[in-house]
Amino acid sequence: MNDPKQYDYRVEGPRQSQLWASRYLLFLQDVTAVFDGFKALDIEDLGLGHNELRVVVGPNGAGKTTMCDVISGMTRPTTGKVYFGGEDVTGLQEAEIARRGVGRKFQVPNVFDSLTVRENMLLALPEDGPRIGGKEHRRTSDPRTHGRGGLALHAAWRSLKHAGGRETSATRDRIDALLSRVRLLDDADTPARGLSHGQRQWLAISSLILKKPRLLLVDEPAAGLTDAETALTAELLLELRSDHAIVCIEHDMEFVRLLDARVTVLNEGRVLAEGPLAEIQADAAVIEAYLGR
Ligand SMILES: Nc1ncnc2c1ncn2[C@@H]1O[C@H](COP(=O)(O)OP(=O)(O)OP(=O)(O)O)[C@@H](O)[C@H]1O
Repeated sequence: MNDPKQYDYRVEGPRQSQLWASRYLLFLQDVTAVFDGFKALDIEDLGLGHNELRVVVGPNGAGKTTMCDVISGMTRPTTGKVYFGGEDVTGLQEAEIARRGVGRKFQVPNVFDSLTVRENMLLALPEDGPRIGGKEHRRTSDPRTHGRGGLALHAAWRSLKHAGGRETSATRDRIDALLSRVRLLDDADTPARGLSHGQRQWLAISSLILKKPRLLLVDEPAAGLTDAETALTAELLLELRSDHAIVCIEHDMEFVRLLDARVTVLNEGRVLAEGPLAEIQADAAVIEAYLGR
């Protein structure tokens, strides 16, 4: 169904064809990202179907994070086009791309430790004013803002006061339903610092979902989890697939197996192979890329 190679989008032309947009939520075309002359990403075509769960694997330095940076607008591609929802979003600001429906969970989950689970969720409610998830107010554990934790927390408290005003019974029900889905309802009043690593991942994912993104970019959700947490995380992503398209970067092959999704293998910035896991694991070039290092 979602095999990009099935369609000749180069002939159809992404902008011209409604058909194209109905097939793909996200499409990267001839995208490169070059840093100081080094080509970190070089993707000819990569299409993600609506409500598709896609796993992206690849050795260290393969370009997986750079690809997510390009999709989310954190990195502007050096060449090429990024289409989302049938529109050219190449070069748009990160906040604008988020507004259009791209949510991202970083490897270190964005969670405010000193706030409770429910308060973290309240902060994630969509709002009209400056966003707590925006560039100015990144959450304390965002790896890109170490050292700015105090500022972020102060902004969080300020936003929380406003967020309280947005907590209608409908939003409360929605938050409760999401927390229940990720088995966190009993911990709703627990400060996030008391959560396990897996629970932090689920809180970060749940707060992203509150904004109803059309696409979720999830970076290594199973890293450092117990087997039981890994299985629950896979279950959660499979459930979420009915409402969102998901790109999941992952190294843990057991987790990838549980997801039973189409897999894209990146190597040296390029798409080396794409297909079901079993096919990928039997692919000589993939084996070479992983073992030849
Ligand atoms: N801003 C940057 N400036 C210079 N080089 C960069 C930058 N971002 C990424 N790179 C380089 O691009 C290559 C791809 O990096 P990237 O982080 O995307 O790989 P990855 O597949 O996510 O790796 P890992 O699995 O280790 O996280 C690496 O060689 C990295 O050093």
